Amino acid sequence: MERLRRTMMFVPGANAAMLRDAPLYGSDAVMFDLEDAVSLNEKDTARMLVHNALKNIDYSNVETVVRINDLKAGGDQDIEASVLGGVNVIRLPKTENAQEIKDVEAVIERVERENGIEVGTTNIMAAIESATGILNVREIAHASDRLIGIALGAEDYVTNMKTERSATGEELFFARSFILHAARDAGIAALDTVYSDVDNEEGFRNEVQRIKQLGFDGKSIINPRQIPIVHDEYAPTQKEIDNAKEIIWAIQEAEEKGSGVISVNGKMVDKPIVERAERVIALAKAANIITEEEL
Ligand SMILES: CC(=O)SCCNC(=O)CCNC(=O)[C@H](O)C(C)(C)COP(=O)(O)OP(=O)(O)OC[C@H]1O[C@@H](n2cnc3c(N)ncnc32)[C@H](O)[C@@H]1OP(=O)(O)O
Ligand SMILES: O=C([O-])CC(=O)C(=O)O
Ligand SMILES: [Mg+2]
Repeated sequence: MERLRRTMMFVPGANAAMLRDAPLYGSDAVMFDLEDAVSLNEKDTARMLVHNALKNIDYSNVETVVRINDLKAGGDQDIEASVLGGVNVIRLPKTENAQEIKDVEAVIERVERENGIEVGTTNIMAAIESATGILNVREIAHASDRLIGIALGAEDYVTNMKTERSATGEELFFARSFILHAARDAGIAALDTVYSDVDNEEGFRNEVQRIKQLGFDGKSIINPRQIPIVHDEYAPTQKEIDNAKEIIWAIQEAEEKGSGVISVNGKMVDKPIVERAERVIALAKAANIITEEEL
């Protein structure tokens, strides 16, 4: 089954209590930050805390991600500490070209080899946070077999673009669309950026609705209160589930009669519509709204 990546929660790497409690809130992934949420004089402590957390805390099936620093600024040590801790995914922030992903892959591979870890175990994510990164995102998306997703980092991106974030998000439309196309072309996940105004629930829900409609798999988040809002918006409704089931049953019946197209409740149903119905069912199963056996 496809792994759900609706919520990837940033946790500042120097905050031991947050590292400890992070998996309890129910996000699909926890993302320990060694980059911008950690001050320069805390970098070494944070790296050690994250390594210890990965090694000693049971994250069960919550995906673990570490956002590393640039390779020239301690990123190789971040990779070593994370891979030895057993992290699932290394996230490279501010990715600008495919070579940077290949360089990260080379360090991961060395650490895996030197420590008897099966080569290929650790995945990579690229965060795109600049105009250069956006213009190179097609090559970035194909840079490594380990790459499981691309994320937008909008705070840095709007700074680079000399603008600010708005409620409607038109300043992000091109970047979001381009990332989505590159991710879908490469067959990997697309993750939207953080929403920094944690107390603005309505604004956050609005943004989640927009990015879901565009096609994103989910969102980077910064606070546990944001988790239920994303999961709620991504959960198929009972009506959508019933409709999807009807479509799948109807097309099975049509195919038995030798036809690939049929009408359900007055609407044409053929292959792409069936694929969408199957995705609704997969999301409903993954979110435990229906059981594995139900369809
Ligand atoms: C542009 C970028 O680079 S974004 C990525 C980097 N930024 C980050 O990592 C920031 C992560 N988020 C945070 O640090 C915090 O959520 C803040 C500072 C935004 C808000 O903090 P607070 O006002 O304390 O949040 P809030 O009152 O909702 O916290 C409730 C509980 O959740 C915990 N919590 C809050 N955020 C997180 C988090 N990201 N991870 C784990 N636990 C968290 C708090 O420790 C608190 O726990 P407690 O009840 O046991 O004391
Ligand atoms: O990746 C993110 O969503 C957070 C971030 O660094 C940014 O917005 O600059
Ligand atoms: Mg950033």
